[in-house]
Amino acid sequence: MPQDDVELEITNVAHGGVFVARFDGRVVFVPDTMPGERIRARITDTTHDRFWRAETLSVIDAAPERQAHLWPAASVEKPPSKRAGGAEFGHIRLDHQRELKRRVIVDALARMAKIDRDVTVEPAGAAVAGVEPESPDGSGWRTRVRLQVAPDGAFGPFASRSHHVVEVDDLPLATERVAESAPFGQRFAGAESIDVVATTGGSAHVLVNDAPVKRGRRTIRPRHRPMLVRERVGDREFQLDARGFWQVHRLAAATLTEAVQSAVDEALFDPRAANLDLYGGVGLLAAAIGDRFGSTVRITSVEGDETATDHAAENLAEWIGANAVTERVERFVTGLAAEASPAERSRFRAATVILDPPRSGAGRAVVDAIAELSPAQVVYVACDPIALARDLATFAGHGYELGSLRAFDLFPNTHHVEAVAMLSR
Ligand SMILES: C[S@@+](CC[C@H](N)C(=O)[O-])C[C@H]1O[C@@H](n2cnc3c(N)ncnc32)[C@H](O)[C@@H]1O
Repeated sequence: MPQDDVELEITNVAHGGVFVARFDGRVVFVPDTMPGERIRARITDTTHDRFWRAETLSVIDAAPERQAHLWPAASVEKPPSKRAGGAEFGHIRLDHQRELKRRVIVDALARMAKIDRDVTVEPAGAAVAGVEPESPDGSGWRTRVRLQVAPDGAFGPFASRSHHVVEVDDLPLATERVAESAPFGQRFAGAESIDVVATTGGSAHVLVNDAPVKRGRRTIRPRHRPMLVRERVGDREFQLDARGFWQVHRLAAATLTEAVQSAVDEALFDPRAANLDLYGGVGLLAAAIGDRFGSTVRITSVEGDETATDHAAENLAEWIGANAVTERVERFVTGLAAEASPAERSRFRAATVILDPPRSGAGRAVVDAIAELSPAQVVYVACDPIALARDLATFAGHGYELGSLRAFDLFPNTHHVEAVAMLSR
């Protein structure tokens, strides 16, 4: 039964931008607070046996690491249903956000993969030469923002855990060019969302995403005309569709390029092996491997989105041994594991596999098939520590051990964190 006003002591951080309290013998997950605080809260969800959910109404005793929210639209001073989502750590000092993200990774590895390993959460770009460093408060980094459109055409982020659009008039996490290109005050009736994109190549775009249309029992997603944009990473340029996937933080592509290049163990790398870049997007990480190991590198980038693969083929054109394949990764790797010839199998045994799945992780079927191909090393780029820990446990069952592990704060003022793990047999 929901309870309107309870006092909670916050004892820990959990995954997903929520914190842990206990009430009535149960774990309660609650956002907008942090460990060490006492808060007034409303229990909002009692449908699960093992945990309940609550929302913070006000802070009774603040932790020393609390700061005024970086984005007033998301502050705890607003009613919970009117707090802008997408900046759920913005009330925590940046150094302490990174400490909490470290704890989430360490805890996930220990609990789910029985791996006892500490890690430092590095600021984006810290190991990249010649870039403008991360801002001291973790603002101004988003090169792409999706804003939801309300029935009256107003736009903004959803409030957290809801589909209520919170109209905003600023975007402090966005880069200056995204923030100044956002069409505040305009209405987009009939649209589902808008994307504001400002590339490192210099162009800024507002893309209107039409709402899907219902035809009987079918939902038809509108097709949007492709729009080519360019992103720069160091001296290299990548082409992609403006709506397609690109790392969001202005320093993320360079950070992950450096991280993947240094995670690969040179002694285990064979340029002539059947190297793979799985979930390859427009070829960013295949290019990172190509740039580190030179013009003779063989690598196949596998990606489910055909438009992205077309761009990947262009972006990787200078490496004769590089190619881009449009296929779902699970189909691609299970097909190989089932059908590869003995000669192909020996090229996979010598291979390096880069694995950069979406939030849900690679999953058992993909990990089993990769392990069946038995590559010399796997570099796993993870945007979800829980999925990473689960997949590392599956890899461990096949005899793959964790080598280097680094973590990066590519999403400051949110709960998200990126990790790069190297595994070998
Ligand atoms: C986290 S992004 C990484 C992209 C690229 N490695 C980069 O850093 O730019 C994941 C990519 O996987 C693609 N993807 C998601 N699920 C997939 C699947 N089951 N099979 C193939 N590609 C998939 C998405 O379209 C997206 O481009």
